Amino acid sequence: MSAQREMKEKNPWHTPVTIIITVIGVIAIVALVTVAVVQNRPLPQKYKYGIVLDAGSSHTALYIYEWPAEKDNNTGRVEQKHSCKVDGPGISSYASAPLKAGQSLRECMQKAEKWVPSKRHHETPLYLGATAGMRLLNMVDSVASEDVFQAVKEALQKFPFSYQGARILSGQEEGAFGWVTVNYLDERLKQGLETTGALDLGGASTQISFVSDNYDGSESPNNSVNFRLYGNDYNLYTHSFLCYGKDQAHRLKLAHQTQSGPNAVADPCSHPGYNATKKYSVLYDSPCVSDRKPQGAPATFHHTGTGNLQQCQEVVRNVFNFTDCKYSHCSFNGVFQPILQGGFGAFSAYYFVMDFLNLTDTTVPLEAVKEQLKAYCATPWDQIVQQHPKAKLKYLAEYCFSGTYILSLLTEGYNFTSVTYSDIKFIEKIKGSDAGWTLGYMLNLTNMIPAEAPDFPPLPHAGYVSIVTIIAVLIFILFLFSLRPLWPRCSKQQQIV
Ligand SMILES: O=c1ccn([C@@H]2O[C@H](COP(=O)(O)OP(=O)(O)O)[C@@H](O)[C@H]2O)c(=O)[nH]1
Repeated sequence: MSAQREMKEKNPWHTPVTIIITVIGVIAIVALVTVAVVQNRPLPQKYKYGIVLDAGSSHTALYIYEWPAEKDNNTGRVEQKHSCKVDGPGISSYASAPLKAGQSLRECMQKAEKWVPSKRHHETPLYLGATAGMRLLNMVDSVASEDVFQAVKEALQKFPFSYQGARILSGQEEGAFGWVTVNYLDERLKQGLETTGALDLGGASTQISFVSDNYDGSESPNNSVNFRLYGNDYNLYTHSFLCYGKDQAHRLKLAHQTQSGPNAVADPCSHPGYNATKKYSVLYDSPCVSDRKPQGAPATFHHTGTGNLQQCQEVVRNVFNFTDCKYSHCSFNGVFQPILQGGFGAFSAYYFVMDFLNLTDTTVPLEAVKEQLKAYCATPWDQIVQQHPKAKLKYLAEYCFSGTYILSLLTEGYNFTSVTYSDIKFIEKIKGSDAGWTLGYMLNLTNMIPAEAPDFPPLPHAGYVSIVTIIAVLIFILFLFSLRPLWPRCSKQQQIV
């Protein structure tokens, strides 16, 4: 007993001061870690929204984007949350009944009202951008184009969102914002990586946009767009070919085939057995072809198919002009194009068509792709209809042409070779968001891509908690060491002895 008491007296750990200091130290550390874990817990995520309507030549689509509300400088990732395809044709088709253009948007707008939380409605920007269909209507009838916009504006303003305007995008904007979208979604801009080119095929126009070391904007400055994004400067080459979307290109091709106003056209780009009667007035009702209307042609012509890829390629080639080029390099129609560089994302109708034809895999050699297309074009029309009972006949009748046109545009128009063809990726979406100009347009108008790289992001919650815990444990160990002079000098055994 006395030996035990002696040991207790000699052991400084048992003095009241050290016990109190140790207890306070432990409480302090527990409090510090508790504050780190509890107080710094991320708040439940709140989101902001933006709505963009893409008023294309063939249809209108509505996209809803969402991003975290509390990120400083709007640097949070913007994602597409919902999309809605408007029933009916593009707004340019309502030139003679503009009110219907506005009415056509109602259903998708009502859905948008449900998708966006009501307390966010008033602060949600709403944009409508129209592309080549309205560009063409504006060229032939600017009053009708204004009337359509007026009707659309009135319809959109009835909804509780923050309406930011409806306008026609220039071809250059359409190309450049498509490029921004693709590179934003791939996170190439934020990370300063080499960018991907953008190939967009619509119904009435087509765009090509890419960054090339050979292009600084001095040759053909009209094709140059400069961006400063996340601290990097980009000199983008972009060109939009009006009338070279797949629907207008189809008209260009038919206009070429009906130059002398025959009453029958045997078309190698249509399937054998295909047979339709078409009106000359409808075919030539577009500024892309109206000046070529043959004189004294009958009212209608019979459009039949022969399904021959090689001949189809020859007919398609006629829609391009490869003769004039006053620049160092051209694509077609005398338009400057620098040397192709890097990977390309091909979206919109590029994807719809190549996906339908099962030709999205660009690692398949170009020659094999053509063989597959050749067999498809040669398939009799009734067989095609039977194999695709759900497909729209209008689309179905044109996939042979569309596939041939896409290959011709890419290889003969833009100069992709059988080697560089594999640099193209046919894409519909990137990480859940549709590839297209709409996201880039909204990011630009809401200043959501900063010109300079944002400051180093603060630590995530888990990182913060771990660091505080490590520091607390280290302080505790230091504290124990600081009490070293009070540590017992001898081992227990020695003390007993
Ligand atoms: O499932 C589909 C949906 C659309 N399209 C075509 O894709 C093009 C899209 O054109 P849009 O109206 O969007 O574009 P714009 O001409 O305004 O650029 C049109 O030729 C449509 O016919 C298609 O081939 N398959």
